Amino acid sequence: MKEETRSDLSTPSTRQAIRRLLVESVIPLRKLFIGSLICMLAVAGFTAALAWSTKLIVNEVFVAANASAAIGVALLVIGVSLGKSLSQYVNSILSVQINRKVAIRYQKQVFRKFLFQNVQEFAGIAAPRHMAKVNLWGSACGQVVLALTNKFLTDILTLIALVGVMIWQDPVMSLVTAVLFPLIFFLVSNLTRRVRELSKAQAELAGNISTAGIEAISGIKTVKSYGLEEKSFARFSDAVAAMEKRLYAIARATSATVPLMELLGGICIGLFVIYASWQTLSQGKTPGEFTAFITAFLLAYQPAERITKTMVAVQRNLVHVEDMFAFLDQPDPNDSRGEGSLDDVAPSITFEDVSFEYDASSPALHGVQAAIKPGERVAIVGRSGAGKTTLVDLVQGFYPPTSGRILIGGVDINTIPEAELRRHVALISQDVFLFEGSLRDNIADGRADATPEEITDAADRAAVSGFAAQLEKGLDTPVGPNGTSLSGGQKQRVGIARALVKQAKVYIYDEATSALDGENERAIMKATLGRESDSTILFITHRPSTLEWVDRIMVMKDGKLVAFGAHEELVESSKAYRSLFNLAVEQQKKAKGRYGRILGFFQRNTG
Ligand SMILES: Nc1ncnc2c1ncn2[C@@H]1O[C@H](COP(=O)(O)OP(=O)(O)OP(=O)(O)O)[C@@H](O)[C@H]1O
Repeated sequence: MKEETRSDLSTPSTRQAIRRLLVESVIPLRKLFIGSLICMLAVAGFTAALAWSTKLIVNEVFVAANASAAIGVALLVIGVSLGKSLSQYVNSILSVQINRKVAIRYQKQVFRKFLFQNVQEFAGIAAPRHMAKVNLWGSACGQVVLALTNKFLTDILTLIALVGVMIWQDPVMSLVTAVLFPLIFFLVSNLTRRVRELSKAQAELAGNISTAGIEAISGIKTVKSYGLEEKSFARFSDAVAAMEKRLYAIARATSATVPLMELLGGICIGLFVIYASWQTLSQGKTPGEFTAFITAFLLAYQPAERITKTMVAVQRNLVHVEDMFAFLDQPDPNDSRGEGSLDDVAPSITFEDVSFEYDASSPALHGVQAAIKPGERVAIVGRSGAGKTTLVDLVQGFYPPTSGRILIGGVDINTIPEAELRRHVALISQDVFLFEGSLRDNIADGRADATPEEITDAADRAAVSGFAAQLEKGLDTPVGPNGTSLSGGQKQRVGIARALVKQAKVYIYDEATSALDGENERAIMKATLGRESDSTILFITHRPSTLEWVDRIMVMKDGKLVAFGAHEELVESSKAYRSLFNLAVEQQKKAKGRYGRILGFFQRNTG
């Protein structure tokens, strides 16, 4: 439905999209386009020459009964065919290049634009959906440019050349053709449209069959417990029967196309024969002229048919091209931010009445008011869904607050460019994402100009060097896609080293040590916190053990900051904190207890 209403070539927006696409693609690739235009002209010329050469075959060889002329004519035909084949070959190589270069150019543009979108744009959308757009939009651009500048043009030029041959041979028959040809064309294209519609519906019916089947099988327990076997089977049978009916309809329509074309073509040729025999017998025309005309007529059918097909494909792809341009033209989120800098400020963090909602139905933070001093270590605690992650996401500028302001060193973070903010704020998350490459490469991602010494130092402090030493290539060991060759704890350590290299003003540890055992956590905390004395550090944590490293604790509940103070103070004054702390200690004890029992079991059984 969407396609039909939006792919009309006559709408101004579509024409504008075509113009823009052609201008953006043709100018940078002009050499390829000129080469391909030369090939297209050659293909058209050689095809017309081939049609025309049949006149020589009939008149010079057969009518004149001149065997020696046959060699010359044969060489001419071979030469023309060779020229046509060569031009087609070169043109099709150039087409692949044009198609790919245009597609890649736009795939890169779309991917880049995605990367610079707000994090909000990605919320709730699976990554494959974005990648599907990158591929689909890019290849649609390649197809449209190729269709309009190559396929379409080749066929138009060939058609013009063949019509030229027809008019040259017999203007009257050409006039008759001018009437008959569109008629044949209309009938056949009607049939093909029907086949297309039927095929579209076929895809939907195939979907119905799978849905009926998948639903029944994946919900087999429900099917059985409610005795729905027969009902499920009936749904499946109906879907299969509808599909069968549609397949027969497609077969009828498809099978009719070729015979219909042949019948109509036959009628035309029959009419030409009568006319031509009268012309040759009484008007002095040669049989060669008649043959050249018929050959040009027959050769013209294919390019004419391809032109309609090309136009259908162009219309289908233009929908995607328009969507893509609309996306690319969206203002860059960074454009609206100011030019401020955090270079010369101390890393205090101030939350001024900060509220945030993901959408109207899901408010996540309400009026958070807090002032964190430069160099302070602050834990953010609260039950699941309390708003901890949202709060630190706002500090990183992933989302702007719905109301209120966040200031770092007195500068509203909304007034500084995203890149500037990210340069000064480092996140170490629970799910560390590593890129394919070595341990060293991943640590170096922290800061582009980090020296080898700084990388080694960060690796030492985050306890990466310890396990790297056991590996054959040390820090140069590849980590595999997303660090698959490392354990969860090792990945976290690499994540911490990467963040340390960054030398940020604000560090955010989002459950960053959750996969580490107590001993490793303690070692890393000691090493990292010792040196980053100037940095302000926020810890989101559920672990009571982390609390010993912090100065103050923010207690979040239902999106509100309900208490903020040192541990001893909060134990006294905050019920919410006491209950959270006691729960966390209980959980840790239980985990230790379980671990202790298992350890005891092994010790008893292994002696
Ligand atoms: N992308 C999102 N879209 C809509 N609502 C969201 C989104 N992310 C979080 N929320 C909602 O915002 C509220 C706060 O979530 P948040 O992730 O900040 O909590 P949290 O304290 O970090 O929880 P946890 O400890 O489980 O990670 C929750 O009600 C959550 O459902």
